[in-house]
Amino acid sequence: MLEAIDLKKTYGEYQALKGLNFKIDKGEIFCLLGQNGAGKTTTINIFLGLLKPTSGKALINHMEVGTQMADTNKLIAYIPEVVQLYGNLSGTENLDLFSRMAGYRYSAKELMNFLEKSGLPQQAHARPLSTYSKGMRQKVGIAIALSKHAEVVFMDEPTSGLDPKATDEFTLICKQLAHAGTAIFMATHDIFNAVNVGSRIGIMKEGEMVHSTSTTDVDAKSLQQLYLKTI
Ligand SMILES: Nc1ncnc2c1ncn2[C@@H]1O[C@H](COP(=O)(O)OP(=O)(O)OP(=O)(O)O)[C@@H](O)[C@H]1O
Repeated sequence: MLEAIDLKKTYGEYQALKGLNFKIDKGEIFCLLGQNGAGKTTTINIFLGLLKPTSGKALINHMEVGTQMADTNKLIAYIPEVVQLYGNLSGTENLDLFSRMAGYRYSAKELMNFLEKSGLPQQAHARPLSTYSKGMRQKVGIAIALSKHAEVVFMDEPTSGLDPKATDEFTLICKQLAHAGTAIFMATHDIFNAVNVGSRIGIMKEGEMVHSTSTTDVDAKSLQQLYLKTI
């Protein structure tokens, strides 16, 4: 579904990615840990087609990002740390706009269903996005991913700043998405949540994947120890 093959990225003299290799299957939630500057966002930006790798390949469904971007972009959705949509438009209007941009046209009832599935309270659907909390914005991001039928969802620190209840709700939605077959790539600093939500954990250091483990083989305390020893 998602594959990095010897991915390298250099910014000027600085080598941010030094030959990254990983594979993420359908239905997996891969949580990527790593210090500030390890190269997590660079990796995501390459898969989103926002950055060109210096060498190597980023593949989505065996298609190379960059050369087949029109096709790969149809398969992906992105949820950043703060979902930035149109503040003057409501949740429903944002969802309508972004799903149309992805080539879908939905009825008001269908839009409402996506927002409900994402867990956004119904009384918020018609309110301007500028009045939404961070957790509510994340839910609109999820609704957009659902409406696009995204097969891969990239998330960059999606739970940072969310309260425990909102984190829990977000985790549940991620698990539901994965259960339906979506592959999730989540860059995070939250070791506890990574173990809770992830099916696999990667630890990145200075542009390389130095550990990859299944969450069935590790608990939060031992992952924290491994992380601190690694970085
Ligand atoms: N446009 C750029 N020009 C030069 N260096 C850059 C650029 N973008 C990123 N870098 C450098 O590349 C390295 C990797 O950055 P990246 O943002 O991918 O790290 P990260 O793991 O996402 O960090 P964080 O956890 O802080 O978000 C860092 O040293 C960063 O300073």
